[in-house]
Amino acid sequence: MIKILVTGANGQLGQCIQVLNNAYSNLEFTFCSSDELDITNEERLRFFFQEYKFDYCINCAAYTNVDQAEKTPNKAYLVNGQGAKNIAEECRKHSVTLVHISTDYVFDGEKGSPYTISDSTNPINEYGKSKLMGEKYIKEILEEYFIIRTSWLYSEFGHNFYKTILNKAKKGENLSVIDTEIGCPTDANNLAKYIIDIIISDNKDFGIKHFTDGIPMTWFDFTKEILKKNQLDKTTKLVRANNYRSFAKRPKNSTLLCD
Ligand SMILES: NC(=O)C1=CN([C@@H]2O[C@H](COP(=O)(O)OP(=O)(O)OC[C@H]3O[C@@H](n4cnc5c(N)ncnc54)[C@H](OP(=O)(O)O)[C@@H]3O)[C@@H](O)[C@H]2O)C=CC1
Ligand SMILES: Cc1cn([C@H]2C[C@H](O)[C@@H](COP(=O)(O)OP(=O)(O)O[C@H]3O[C@@H](C)C(=O)[C@@H](O)[C@H]3O)O2)c(=O)[nH]c1=O
Repeated sequence: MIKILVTGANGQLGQCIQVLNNAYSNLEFTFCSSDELDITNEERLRFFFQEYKFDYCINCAAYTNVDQAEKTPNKAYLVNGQGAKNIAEECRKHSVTLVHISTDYVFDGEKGSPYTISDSTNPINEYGKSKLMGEKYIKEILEEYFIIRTSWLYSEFGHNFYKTILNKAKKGENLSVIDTEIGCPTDANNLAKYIIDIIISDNKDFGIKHFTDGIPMTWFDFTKEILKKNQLDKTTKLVRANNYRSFAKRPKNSTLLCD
C-alpha cells in the first residue's frame, strides 16, 4: 500500500484528486483541508508526519489569488514559500517523496516560444515570486521531489477562469476579455491523473516537470471555447480587450513545453 498525504485537499486540484480516491486499490490517501493541516504551522506538520508514515506528500496547498498577492504579498510568501519549505523539511526527515505543484507564472513571458524546464525563471508578480521561492526551498532541501509546473487550471471545482466566465455568461453579462496573454488551459482532472501516474510509475525521474493538456491560446480564445462548449456563444456579447482592470502583471506568453 502506498500512503499519500494530500495538503490543501479542499482546493480545486485537491478535489480533483479526491475524485480518484477509490480508483486505485494500492493507494491510501489522507486528505487534509487548510483547517486540518495548515502548512505554515510547523508544529502541526511535525506531529502529522511523525504520527502517520507517508510515502508521498502531494502539496496542493497554496495562496493562489494573483491580484490579492500584490496587496498582501507576505501572505503569499508565507504559504507558497515558507509553507513549501516546512513540508520539504518534514519530507526529508521522514523520507517522504514530495510532489509539489508550481506555475507558469514563474516565467516572465518574454521568451516568445514555449518554456522548457531548463529555461530561466523571472517572475513578474508577487504570486509568481512566492511560488518560485517554494521551488527553490524544495530543490535545496530535497533530492527526491517532483515539482510540476502547470498553467491556467480549470475544472468543476473551486475558483477558476472557466467558472467565472460561465457564471457571467449565464447571468447575461457582456464579456470583455484580454487577448494579450497566451498560455495553455489545463484540465485539473487530467493533472490529478498525471500526478497519480507519477506516483504509481516505476520510473522515478525526479525533478521539475511541465504539464498542460491544452494548446496555447489567449484568455479571449479560451473564453470563446468556453462559450461554445456551453452553447452560450450565440447569446453572449464578447469583445476583445487590450487590458483588464487587475492589480498584478501577468506574463505575455507563458506557454509551457511538456516533457
Ligand atoms: N489555479 C491555477 O490556475 C493554477 C494553480 N497552480 C498551482 O496548483 C496548485 C493547486 O491550485 P488550485 O487547486 O487551483 O488552488 P486553490 O486555491 O483552489 O486551492 C489551494 C488550497 O490551499 C489551501 N491553503 C491555503 N493556505 C493554506 C495553508 N496555509 N495550509 C494548508 N492549506 C492552505 C486553500 O484553503 P483555503 O481555501 O481554506 O485557504 C485551498 O483549499 C497550487 O500550488 C497552485 O499554485 C499552478 C498553475 C495554475
Ligand atoms: C474574469 C476576466 C478576466 N480577464 C483577464 C484578467 C487576467 O489578465 C486574465 C486571467 O484572469 P484570472 O484572474 O481569472 O486568472 P489568473 O488568476 O491570472 O490565473 C492564474 O492563476 C494562477 C493561480 C496560476 O498559477 C496561473 O497559471 C493562472 O491560471 O484574464 C479578462 O480580461 N476579462 C474577464 O472577464
